[in-house]
Amino acid sequence: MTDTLATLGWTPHFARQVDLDDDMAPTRITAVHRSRLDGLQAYGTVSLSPTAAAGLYAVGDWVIATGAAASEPLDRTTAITRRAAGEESKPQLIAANVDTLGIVTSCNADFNVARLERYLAMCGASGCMPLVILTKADLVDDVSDYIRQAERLSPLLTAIAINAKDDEDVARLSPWCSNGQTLALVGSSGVGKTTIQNRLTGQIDTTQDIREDDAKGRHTTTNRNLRATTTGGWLIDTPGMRELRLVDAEEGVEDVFGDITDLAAQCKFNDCAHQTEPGCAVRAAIEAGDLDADRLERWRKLERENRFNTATVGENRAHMKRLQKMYNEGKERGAAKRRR
Ligand SMILES: Nc1nc2c(ncn2[C@@H]2O[C@H](COP(=O)(O)OP(=O)(O)OP(=O)(O)O)[C@@H](O)[C@H]2O)c(=O)[nH]1
Ligand SMILES: [Zn+2]
Repeated sequence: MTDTLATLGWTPHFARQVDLDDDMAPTRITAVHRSRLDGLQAYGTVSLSPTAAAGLYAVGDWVIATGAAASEPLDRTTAITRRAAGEESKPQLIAANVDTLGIVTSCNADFNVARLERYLAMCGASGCMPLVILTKADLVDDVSDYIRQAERLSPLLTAIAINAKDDEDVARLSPWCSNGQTLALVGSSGVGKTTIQNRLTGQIDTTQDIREDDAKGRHTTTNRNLRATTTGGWLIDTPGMRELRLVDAEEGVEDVFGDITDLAAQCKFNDCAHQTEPGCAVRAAIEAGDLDADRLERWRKLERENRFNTATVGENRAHMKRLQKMYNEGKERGAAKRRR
């Protein structure tokens, strides 16, 4: 069983958190519904009832099932969040325990360093390892310049250029989604996420011969949220993953712009805005040609956006806590009533 759990992504990080009895089954969450959780256990799929508010679970989470009841999520290794769409922004958990975030961009029109930096900052905040996937390599003469531009952004970063329509090329992504490893893809519409995912999971393109697929009943067994790859790993693909915005990425911004934050620490004034202040180490670096003025501008923009988002997210964390408390109290009242 332990082997099977490992292929689901169970690691010592999770094992340490529980003393497993015979009637307790570690379960990886594959879908979160209003009052039900779908999951995968060592021996198959299950449907569980949550013991915490549904909003506190995410696809990719690990819970412990006792009978049909799911525990609260175990401590995550990583968590991807976003601001929900609309006026009132609540932090929304998109996915948990994603090992690698594949940032997908194409080698042509979509390639944009500022956008990559945003995704990298988000990746840093989530705790995932970044992998930049440059698609449509077949449409440009030389990919090396794109790879260089991407890899320059962070020492943690690997960039791979592929033709997403080529099986051998896509197979180069398998180290990030085998041995129980979980990969999730982000990127603009049309960059090739679906094309890559279909190849990694061995599914034919949805644009091809859907009828044949239906006849085999494959659609009914396909789980869109957490899908097995052909190489023994996992892909998380939820509608939320496709609409990610920067949330709470302060830590991430520091990772990506470490050079600027290091410089800023050397400014004469603590609250230096790097505009006209004397003794500004950031401006000195620009004048000396050590720092790109555009990069400073991108940092400012990201910082501003991030500060705005973080404030609203902070308020909403408190809201989540109150929600959980209300939920627990309601549950206790219900249980007390039933006892009477
Ligand atoms: N030539 C070439 N075409 C590609 C490549 N990757 C994707 N495409 C094509 O680009 C189009 C968009 O690809 P998708 O995989 O649907 O893109 P997506 O990122 O999933 O887009 P959304 O579903 O809108 O988020 C399709 O027609 C693909 O066949 C590539 O590496 N090379
Ligand atoms: Zn300064």
